[in-house]
Amino acid sequence: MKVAVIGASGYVGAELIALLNAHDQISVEHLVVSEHSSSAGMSFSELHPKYLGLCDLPIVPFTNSWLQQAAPQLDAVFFATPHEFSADWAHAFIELGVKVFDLSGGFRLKQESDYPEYYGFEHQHLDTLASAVYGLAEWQHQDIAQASIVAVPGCYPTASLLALKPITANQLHVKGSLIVVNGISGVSGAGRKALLATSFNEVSLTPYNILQHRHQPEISQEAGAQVIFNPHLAPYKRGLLATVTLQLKTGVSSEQIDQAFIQAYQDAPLVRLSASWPKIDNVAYTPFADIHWQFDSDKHVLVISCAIDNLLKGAAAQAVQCANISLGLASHYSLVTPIKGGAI
Ligand SMILES: NC(=O)C1=CN([C@@H]2O[C@H](COP(=O)(O)OP(=O)(O)OC[C@H]3O[C@@H](n4cnc5c(N)ncnc54)[C@H](OP(=O)(O)O)[C@@H]3O)[C@@H](O)[C@H]2O)C=CC1
Ligand SMILES: CC(=O)N[C@@H](CCC(=O)OP(=O)(O)O)C(=O)O
Repeated sequence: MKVAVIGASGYVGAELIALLNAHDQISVEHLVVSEHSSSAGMSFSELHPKYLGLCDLPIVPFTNSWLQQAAPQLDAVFFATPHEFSADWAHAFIELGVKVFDLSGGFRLKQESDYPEYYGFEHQHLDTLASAVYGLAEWQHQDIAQASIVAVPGCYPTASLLALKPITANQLHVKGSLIVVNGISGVSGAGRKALLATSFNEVSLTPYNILQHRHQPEISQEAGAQVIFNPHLAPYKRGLLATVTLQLKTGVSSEQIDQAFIQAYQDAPLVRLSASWPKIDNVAYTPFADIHWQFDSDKHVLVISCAIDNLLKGAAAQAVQCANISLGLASHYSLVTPIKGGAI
């Protein structure tokens, strides 16, 4: 599969390029940034010296003439760009027969009116939006395999939905009851550009965008149940934890809950059902999602927690899972490598 990555200078783009570069069935042909980017003209390893000798490809600006020249030779393109950019340009690749994996939110929401409300722009390509398939790899395998455009889920929705879906898909919860998702993300979730609110000295654990975050409609849409989503920003670099609280139907047993999780993830090596509450340190810099839950059978209350690396399972590794699925490979192909660093 010959691919290009647009958004190569960003945090997600860099993780994605590193994963694609190590994949023996995928060849990275072009690294692309915005037309007037300060990174255009540099090599990838100049921008991220960690990759010196591993990936020294040049970074080129996105222009219409690049699109006309380069895109027809590609099998797929990955967008790790702002939402509105992929929303505007994905169709141009699809028309040339190039598969699109969009890591932004440009194609995740089915209801077009959610775009002005939650993303601040009117979606201009409603046919493409309608054809986009949501790419939560463990749940949408069949659809991803056939899609010409995959909307790779957001980081909070990935952790929240991996926790929620075994319950909502099996209808073990009380319909219409309150479902609360508390999410905590490290600062890399906000991207690479300098902003006062995400600079090191300014960040202190705090809720933000309460009752208005764009991941609320995304989680609700894919869970098939309305949720309240409370995002929090925390002063560390990588990793995200989502803790979900919900009310189960009278009569649902602990065994039924265990079975729902085992059934959902027994053939999903990147999702680990752990014996204790998940920790960011166990998943940061890995493609894994760790899940644990506790049930109060008297109050019928279930609490589920899921930890991921926001840049990997929450973005780049999940995009590679989607590409693997469309190549007919196991979704974790090339992603599970020995964990570096020992026990701490
Ligand atoms: N960070 C995270 O944890 C996650 C992020 N995402 C999503 O992935 C996408 C990338 O996020 P992230 O890497 O964090 O963001 P960054 O801000 O770190 O990177 C954004 C990238 O997009 C490029 N870009 C900006 N404007 C344009 C444009 N007009 N045309 C083409 N390229 C452009 C930037 O390059 P340059 O400015 O040099 O042109 C840069 O390479 C976003 O949509 C984000 O919402 C999804 C899941 C998790
Ligand atoms: C800490 C932080 O700022 N996180 C980002 C979410 C990053 C993410 O998942 O992204 P997309 O839905 O944008 O793809 C936010 O809350 O906007």
